[in-house]
Amino acid sequence: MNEQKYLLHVKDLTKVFIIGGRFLGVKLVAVNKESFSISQDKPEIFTIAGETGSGKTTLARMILGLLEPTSGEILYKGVNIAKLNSKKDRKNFMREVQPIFQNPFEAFNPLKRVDSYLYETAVNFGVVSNKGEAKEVVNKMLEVVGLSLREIEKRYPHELSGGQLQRVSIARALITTPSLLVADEPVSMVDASLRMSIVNLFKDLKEKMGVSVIYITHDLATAYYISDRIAIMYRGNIVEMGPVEKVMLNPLHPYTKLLIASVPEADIDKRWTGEIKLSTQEVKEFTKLGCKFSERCDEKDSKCINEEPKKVFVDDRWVMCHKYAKN
Ligand SMILES: Nc1ncnc2c1ncn2[C@@H]1O[C@H](COP(=O)(O)OP(=O)(O)OP(=O)(O)O)[C@@H](O)[C@H]1O
Repeated sequence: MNEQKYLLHVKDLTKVFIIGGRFLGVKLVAVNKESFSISQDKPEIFTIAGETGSGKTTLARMILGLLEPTSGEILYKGVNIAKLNSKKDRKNFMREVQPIFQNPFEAFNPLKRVDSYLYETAVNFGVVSNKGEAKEVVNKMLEVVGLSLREIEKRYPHELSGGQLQRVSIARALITTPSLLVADEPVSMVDASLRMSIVNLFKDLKEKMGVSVIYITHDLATAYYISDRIAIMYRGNIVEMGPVEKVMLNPLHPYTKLLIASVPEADIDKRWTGEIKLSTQEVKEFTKLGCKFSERCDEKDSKCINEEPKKVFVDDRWVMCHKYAKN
């Protein structure tokens, strides 16, 4: 297989956490042998959506190299990121794959001026050689995200709104001219009225700068507006993955159907109801045999309870449901 055609290739990626003690603990498979890829030639917005505890953040942290997989591989431009041994290679990877986190107030030290972060990023990653030169690059990236240096110069994080600060963190990510942004719930802490303008920014970045984005979200409405493809996660598995229009307008997996049915149209502030925190129920679902969704599924039969479904390709997307498996 020609790996060079992929910007990112996630192969059979698994993360197991042992909860409740090393010897007597329960194995929780937070990400279960998942695979997907993003092409090098065609930038795209790839959304990973699902309820709390479906494994989205765990997947994102592995892609960013912040969490070691239990098994499987993540290839970036054909190179396994676990094998980036030299400081130079790791820095290069960090330069090209930039994170955007949920809470911008946690990403900035409250006692440090926000502009100084931007200058430091430009200098530390060798984009420019000194702060004087950095100003021009920083201002350019701030303009890309709809701000200017004048608006944020000498300001501390608490002097900016959540929306402004999230834009600053996107500008900071862009300074290194990344190829991929991994944005984990980037608008969930932002005022509802500003969310759409920030997610639209991702679309602009893709179209104007050729940046691909992995957009992790609870929010199917924003996902629908900006994504090219979507992967729906449930208890560690991608249960449905394909072009956003196909998956969202004609969902096949019973879980995708349930999610879509619970999002009122045009209400981008709506989160799904019935979220489950790590509870006995969650652990039970994560560790159960068969289809993890079977207990909640109206369409289940005995096979669903005992046998894990395989992924099958139907109507342009992958679905992990016995209903679609060919006999
Ligand atoms: N360090 C850890 N140790 C043990 N269990 C963990 C750890 N990190 C995550 N988990 C568990 O793995 C599962 C997946 O968590 P993860 O944070 O990836 O889900 P998520 O879909 O991103 O949810 P959220 O939207 O709440 O961030 C959850 O049951 C979580 O409790």
